[in-house]
Amino acid sequence: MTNSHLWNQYFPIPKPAYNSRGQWRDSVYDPVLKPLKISYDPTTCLHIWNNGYSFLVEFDDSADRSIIVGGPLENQYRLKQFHFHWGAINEWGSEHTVDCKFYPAELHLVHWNAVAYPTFEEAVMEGDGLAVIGVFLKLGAHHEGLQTLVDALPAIKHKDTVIEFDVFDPSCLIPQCPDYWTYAGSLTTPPLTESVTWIIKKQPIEVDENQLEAFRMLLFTSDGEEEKRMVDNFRPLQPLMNRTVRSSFQ
Ligand SMILES: NS(=O)(=O)c1ccc(NC(=O)NCCCCO)cc1
Ligand SMILES: [Zn+2]
Repeated sequence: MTNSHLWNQYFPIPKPAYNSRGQWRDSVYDPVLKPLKISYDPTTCLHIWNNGYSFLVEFDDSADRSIIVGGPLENQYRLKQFHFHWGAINEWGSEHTVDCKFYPAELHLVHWNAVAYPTFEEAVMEGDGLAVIGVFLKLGAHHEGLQTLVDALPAIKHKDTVIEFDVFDPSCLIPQCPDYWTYAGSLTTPPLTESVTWIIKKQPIEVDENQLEAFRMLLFTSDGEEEKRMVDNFRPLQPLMNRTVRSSFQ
């Protein structure tokens, strides 16, 4: 299936294995990497909306109330929004792969460097402007915290629909295990700027089939247009090129 917005960031995190194309590379343990510190204020949550590519939960980022610090980051970064990428079926959907394995979906929590830049839009253009936490979703047990989001999806079925979302703590979507991989990369959709410090959590969260199906009931299309189900909203494979992936764990 080829859609212009099919985005997937090729990101092999192989164990000792490597492939004949020599494209894969091991991640390198970096003992200097610190634990990532996450402190979100649930009342900074504003609304949940369908932007025609994914569904996003946006936050009030006018002050340092929901921030991350530590890990590979020099500064603290403010939470602006989170969104997901998923497939039409459980065989694919994530934008990163581990040992060449796709997960059915991937969560991105998007933060920006408000210490160095006055606005998100400016941070998007800078190498140290953004920090995105990636969390893999794996098919398994029902996820209580995610259900709050799933219950809101029917109200934002169509593109450009939005509902108020007063209180939500996204840390319930981040696994306890502190292990992560990190590398310097880009946004996976236009403007595709190389402004992202990627922080990919090693441990996935578990969600059940009904919850993944609820994502797939959303539409790319506006009310009144011919319906197109919102699925496979991930980026096509990209080579790792000469980028080094560091791991916070051995
Ligand atoms: N999938 S991803 O890499 O996490 C990602 C996050 C934000 C965006 N874009 C965004 O938040 N706003 C676009 C506006 C940028 C120019 O002002 C695109 C991709
Ligand atoms: Zn994303």
